[in-house]
Amino acid sequence: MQPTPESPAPQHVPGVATGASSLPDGAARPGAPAASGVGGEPGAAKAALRSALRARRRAVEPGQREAERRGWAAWAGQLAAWALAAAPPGRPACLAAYLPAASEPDPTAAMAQWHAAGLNVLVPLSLPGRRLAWVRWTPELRVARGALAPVPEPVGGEPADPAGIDLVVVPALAVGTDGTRLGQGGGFYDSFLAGRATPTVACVRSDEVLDIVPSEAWDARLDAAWTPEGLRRLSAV
Ligand SMILES: Nc1nc2c(c(=O)[nH]1)N(C=O)[C@@H](CNc1ccc(C(=O)N[C@@H](CCC(=O)O)C(=O)O)cc1)CN2
Ligand SMILES: Nc1ncnc2c1ncn2[C@@H]1O[C@H](COP(=O)(O)OP(=O)(O)OP(=O)(O)O)[C@@H](O)[C@H]1O
Repeated sequence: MQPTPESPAPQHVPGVATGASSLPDGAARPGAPAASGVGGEPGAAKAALRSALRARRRAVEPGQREAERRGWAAWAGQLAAWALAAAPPGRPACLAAYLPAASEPDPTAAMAQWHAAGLNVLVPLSLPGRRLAWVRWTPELRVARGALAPVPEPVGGEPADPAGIDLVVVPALAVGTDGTRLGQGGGFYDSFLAGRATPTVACVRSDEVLDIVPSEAWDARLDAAWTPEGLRRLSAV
């Protein structure tokens, strides 16, 4: 699995920034007080950023979408190696990923490579109370739009214990260079990742790694960004 990713040129879209200067009104800016607590400024900034990022994702042309898909897949081997390094000896490595909605970054070609290489691949099922259950993914797994979340979710399939996950590929709308994640707003992954030491990787488009992402006290910090251009370590310092 030689990495030969396509490198789509970052495109500028009004309202969404690759830096802090053109974030939507209300978004966190350098020097702003650290976001904390419920509602208020970070909540409004997140909502504005989410809608701008969703609009930009919907506008990606099919040709670019396909090039990006190939780009993510080119790094499957590196993620597998990271999961293997994190896994205890004596059992196959296990990666958690997800089933993408129409405009979300698509990790499924990488998931197929991991599965074909004998690694375990899990996908989430949304439960009430912001909880996630996990199911073993195979290319044959039945999927349907979830009852609690507007994304593809497993129908049936083999339940899996998340304690065995060695690396989590996390869906995100954007991630900050400090690891702050902006998700879809359900709060599912914050609950799931709280207290876990497992390595975490946001699967995002190249222009979704932002200098500043508004955050609240419970927001999970991620270790890396997986873009069509490669894997990038994120750091709080
Ligand atoms: N593919 C995927 N699966 C996931 C998540 C996710 O973000 N993506 N989740 C993360 O927690 C959980 C489900 N929670 C979700 C909550 C809200 C929305 C949501 O509002 N989606 C957008 C449309 C997404 C798109 O097509 O780009 C929407 O309805 O506007 C999605 C998932 C578990 N499974
Ligand atoms: N630990 C928590 N304590 C209190 N409220 C929480 C906590 N985690 C999430 N929430 C609630 O969930 C809502 C969504 O959280 P947030 O905006 O961080 O979601 P997200 O990380 O973008 O979503 P997802 O993980 O589903 O993609 C918050 O507005 C808040 O009400």
